[in-house]
Amino acid sequence: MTYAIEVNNVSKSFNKKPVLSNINFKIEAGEIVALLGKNGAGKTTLIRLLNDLITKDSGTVKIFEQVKPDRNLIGVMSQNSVRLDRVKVKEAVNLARSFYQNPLSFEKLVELAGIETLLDKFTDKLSGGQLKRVSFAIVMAGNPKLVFLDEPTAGMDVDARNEFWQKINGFKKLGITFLITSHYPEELEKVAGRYLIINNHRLVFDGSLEQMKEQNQTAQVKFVSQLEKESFTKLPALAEITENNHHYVLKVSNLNTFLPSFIKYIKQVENLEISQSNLESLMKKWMED
Ligand SMILES: Nc1ncnc2c1ncn2[C@@H]1O[C@H](COP(=O)(O)OP(=O)(O)OP(=O)(O)O)[C@@H](O)[C@H]1O
Repeated sequence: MTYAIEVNNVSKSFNKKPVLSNINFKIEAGEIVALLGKNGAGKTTLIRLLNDLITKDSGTVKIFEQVKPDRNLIGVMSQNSVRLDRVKVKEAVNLARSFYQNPLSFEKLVELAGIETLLDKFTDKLSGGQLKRVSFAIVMAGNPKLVFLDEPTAGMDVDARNEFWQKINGFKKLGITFLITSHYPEELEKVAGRYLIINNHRLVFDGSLEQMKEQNQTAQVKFVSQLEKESFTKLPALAEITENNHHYVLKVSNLNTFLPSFIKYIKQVENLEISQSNLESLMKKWMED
């Protein structure tokens, strides 16, 4: 098994305030992993630690089995994209390629990042979303095997974001490993096979979306019934019940536990609607204080 990233008991504090405490995880080569947490949770700090850009207080990190990461294997797209004065996009991309022995071809990078129409623009004249796409081309220039994307779609409009995630999906078959942070968890569903969530300086979740749902099966059950409210209040896994003129809304903490007991009322229930929590609301639960 080749691991792109191995993190063992890593901790980091700033001014005696813990930002990351005893973080442990391994990411296999080729995985696309989402790193989530609210503002200030420590996502960027973790990415900087993994890139050896800041020192950790304790623990060990290995990137492709090396304690000192080989920069040729890594691409990093940070939150702050750099604008170069009076440099055209095509020049910036070629400049980035010139740093590497085996860069991706210019044409491939242009296609990957979707920057065909931007090549003759000056980088200091690009919009925020356009600059993100150019930054992506620059990050991929050296044909990296491990790519860190810190909020890559910030500033992009909806179409550009969708297109961007489609492109990332295209990398799955190339075996490139991605660790991606984003404040749009519903978009990450399209690409990420695994989610890491940091909250209160700890890794509170590490698993797939299915596992997240299993551990956190919140759902809303709506229906109309002539039965009294008391018929439903003792149902297992019921978190909340509201009733208005026989219209019921039940919040349920675990649908698998709830349904077998609820089913006995099914003949006295009309207009039944069951909706499971979406990714965003599931995440919120993991990010509560
Ligand atoms: N160099 C530093 N010196 C002092 N404190 C720092 C430093 N870098 C980060 N911090 C603090 O560490 C915490 C985590 O910051 P970090 O940037 O890693 O969070 P984040 O999860 O990336 O947030 P966001 O989603 O807002 O980008 C914050 O409280 C931040 O103020």
